[in-house]
Amino acid sequence: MAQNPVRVLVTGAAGQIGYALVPMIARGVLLGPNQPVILHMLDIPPAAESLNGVKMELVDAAFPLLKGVVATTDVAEACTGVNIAIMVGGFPRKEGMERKDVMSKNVSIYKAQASALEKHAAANCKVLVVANPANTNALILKEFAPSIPEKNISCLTRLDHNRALGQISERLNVHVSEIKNVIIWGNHSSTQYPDVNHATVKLPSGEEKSVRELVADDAWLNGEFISTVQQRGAAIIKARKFSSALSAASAACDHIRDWVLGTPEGTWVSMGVYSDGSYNVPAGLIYSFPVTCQNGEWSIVQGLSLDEFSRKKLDLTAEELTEEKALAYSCLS
Ligand SMILES: NC(=O)C1=CN([C@@H]2O[C@H](COP(=O)(O)OP(=O)(O)OC[C@H]3O[C@@H](n4cnc5c(N)ncnc54)[C@H](O)[C@@H]3O)[C@@H](O)[C@H]2O)C=CC1
Ligand SMILES: O=C([O-])CC(=O)C(=O)O
Repeated sequence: MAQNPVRVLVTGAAGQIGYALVPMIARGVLLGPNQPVILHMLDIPPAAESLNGVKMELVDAAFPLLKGVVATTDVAEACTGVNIAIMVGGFPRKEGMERKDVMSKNVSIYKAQASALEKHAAANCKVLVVANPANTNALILKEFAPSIPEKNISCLTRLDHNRALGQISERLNVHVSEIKNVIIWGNHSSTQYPDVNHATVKLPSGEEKSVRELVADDAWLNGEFISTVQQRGAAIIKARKFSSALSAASAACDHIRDWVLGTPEGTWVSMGVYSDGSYNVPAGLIYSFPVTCQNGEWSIVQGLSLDEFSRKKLDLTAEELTEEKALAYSCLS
């Protein structure tokens, strides 16, 4: 039986990530090869012509799963009836800027778009915030869309998670698909904590071994590995002069696909979600945790041990998020 199309909003669709993301969605990378989609693309008036160009290309690509395209600069029209909202629109970090520098520009955007989603999106719409500062933009969106359940609002740290897999894969010369259960804790910023203490590799024999044991170099795992993942976004901006559009788009698809369709048995992923106080992370922050997903709902993986080194890292990134939250509120007043 033909499935009803799912309406997917992409804000900032004329930008770098948008341009990489919309063809992935239209090809079925987001929701699988049998799920038709209608794309809603929003950008601001100065980008209207470019947005229309993206729409023309989507038409020209003749994607079998793409059942319609709404390309608009009207936020209410963009949000109407959407089942999934991927919030990429905003002011991006440029070379030499810290994510905090882009805060004031983005909180006002997220406040306004929260209200539009609340009024016009489909019930139970799932929201993924990609635009930086991603955790705090998601928090602002949550606070200004009180009727959207907090379980439905998340931010992207899957790119950092995938970057951690990539670094371990290169170091051990094993394919990324054989590595699982790395964790990104905290903020999508340079204080995030990429943690491999529970990560494993499946060896050709079928045996699973711990990443720490196989790497056998704690100095690297506690030093260069962490800073490489933390700084990878800045390194790509330096190299490309633009942000990591391809890998961010791919990670956004991974995030939504696993959220909607479920994580594989025995595997967790990292998502920025509303803290309930798990692992003594202050409640009321959007913080990246290890999660499993089933039936369209995420749950924080409980009971993982944390050594003293990890505890400090979790607290440090929570402190930054607490400061960002205060800064965001000061920008609003
Ligand atoms: N969470 C993550 O892992 C990552 C997040 N990012 C962030 O994603 C965001 C987008 O990055 P890029 O696509 O490279 O930037 P970009 O500048 O190429 O695109 C941003 C787009 O948003 C549009 N825009 C601005 N204000 C808007 C508004 N109020 N409503 C709708 N659209 C609006 C702009 O016109 C532009 O087309 C940035 O904030 C960037 O820092 C980038 C990489 C990874
Ligand atoms: O670093 C940036 O501003 C872009 C970004 O979020 C990333 O690539 O992780």
